Amino acid sequence: MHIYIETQKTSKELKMSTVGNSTNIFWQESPVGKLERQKLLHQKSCVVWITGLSGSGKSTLACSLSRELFTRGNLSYVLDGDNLRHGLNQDLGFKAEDRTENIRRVGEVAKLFADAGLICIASLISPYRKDRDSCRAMLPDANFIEVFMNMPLTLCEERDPKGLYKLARAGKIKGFTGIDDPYEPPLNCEIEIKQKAGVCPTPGAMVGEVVTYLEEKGYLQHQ
Ligand SMILES: Nc1ncnc2c1ncn2[C@@H]1O[C@H](COP(=O)(O)OS(=O)(=O)O)[C@@H](OP(=O)(O)O)[C@H]1O
Ligand SMILES: Nc1ncnc2c1ncn2[C@@H]1O[C@H](COP(=O)(O)OP(=O)(O)O)[C@@H](O)[C@H]1O
Repeated sequence: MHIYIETQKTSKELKMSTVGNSTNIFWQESPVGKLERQKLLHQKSCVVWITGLSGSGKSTLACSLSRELFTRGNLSYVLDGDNLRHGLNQDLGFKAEDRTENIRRVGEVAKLFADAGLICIASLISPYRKDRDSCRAMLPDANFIEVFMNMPLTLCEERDPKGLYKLARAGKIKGFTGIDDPYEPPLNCEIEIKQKAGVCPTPGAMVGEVVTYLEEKGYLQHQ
């Protein structure tokens, strides 16, 4: 049996940093590395970032994808914008700076999940391009896979499963994405899910597009 004993570093070896308002902080290395965790899980970790209007099918794709990966023996975890606003992000609203902070926090959490060796599926409107790009920049080695749910506003509004578009149109919700708040579509996303001949792909077909991409890029291969 091997027992890991961390060697104490001298104060000269430790690097002190200041990050934002955090002064005099030090980075603590973990004894188990990301590569080892990926090996244990037999997969290559990444962040699958699903962006799109409310009602475009983000949660449907995220949940079906997570189930399909589980069936295949791959471990994923879904970070859903709505759900995270019940806890971690409950102090944030929907004004521009709050949405930016929401995305920044979820980007950081997604990075931790990827570091843990998981396929992290983030499902948020994430309406601002620069915020999504900042999350991409947090991930090393191009392990950020942006999936754009390119569904027309008319379809999302027709679906309106939560009745939010109706409330927004009636002026009862202010700053609703797509109605009186902006959505900036990606310019260079890895995967675009869109209608073909005016028909939305089935949930199974949407999952198929993402799984094919993950397979081709070697994320699902047993390492
Ligand atoms: N003003 C406004 N605009 C858009 N969406 C609103 C708003 N108010 C509440 N909701 C509900 O919040 C869900 C979106 O949360 P997100 O964290 O994904 O939003 S964002 O990325 O910070 O823009 C969104 O969930 P989805 O429908 O799953 O997208 C809505 O249920
Ligand atoms: N591919 C699809 N085909 C048909 N209906 C869909 C599809 N994807 C999502 N839906 C339906 O559209 C509605 C909105 O989907 P949802 O996943 O909740 O969107 P979002 O998370 O982007 O708000 C739901 O009622 C869902 O069942």
